[in-house]
Amino acid sequence: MTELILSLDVLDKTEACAIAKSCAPYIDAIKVGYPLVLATGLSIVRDLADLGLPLIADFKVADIPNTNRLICEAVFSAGFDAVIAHGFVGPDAARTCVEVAHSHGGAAYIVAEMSHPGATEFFHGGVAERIAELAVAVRADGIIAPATRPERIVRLREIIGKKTIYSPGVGAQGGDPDAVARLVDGIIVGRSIYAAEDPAAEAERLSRIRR
Ligand SMILES: O=C1C[C@H](C(=O)O)N([C@@H]2O[C@H](COP(=O)(O)O)[C@@H](O)[C@H]2O)C(=O)N1
Repeated sequence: MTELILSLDVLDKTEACAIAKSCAPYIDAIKVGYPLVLATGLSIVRDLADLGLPLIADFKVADIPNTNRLICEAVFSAGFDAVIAHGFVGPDAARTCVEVAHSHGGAAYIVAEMSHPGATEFFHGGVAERIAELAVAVRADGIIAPATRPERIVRLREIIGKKTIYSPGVGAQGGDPDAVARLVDGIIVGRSIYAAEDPAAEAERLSRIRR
């Protein structure tokens, strides 16, 4: 079954918790990134933990190995279950995120190709494929791949095999959940849910698309 991951890029703590609670019956995980954490602090993890859903820290970790280690230790100590890191920083730095995640019983996902238009500038020409190969080499749990380019998901799947693919870009960025759901292990959806008139109804509708 394709997971539905709510990207909770909401800046108000009360609103974020209310949306997460209302959507909880229909989603499989919550992705928390800099917008919410910078607005509320890491304590938001405790507020969301009550929902009993996996929490993914989308901090696009991309520093030297030691700094990556420090960041990921803080992520998992705060109560997150997974982290999203960049792979362009090289195998030593990316491997650090994976090792810390696994030492906490968590998961690490590597951004292989991003979903926005400008991503083609640097992720194409074999770069995303190299990052996907790196993700396999460092034993990451999976990759992030663009719902806006299903053909790229197909190509990256050839490299990572059965590892997890989580795919953002559905809805607001133009990605079609129907076209992508059968290619990936989870779709990441933000504005189409949290900015909807009725977020829970949109989450419920999207949850029925899953394969
Ligand atoms: O390539 C990527 C990487 C990154 C990610 O998921 O790691 N995201 C994130 O996924 C969410 C999509 O939100 P919305 O567009 O549904 O409102 C946002 O939090 C983005 O930062 C992408 O959108 N594309």
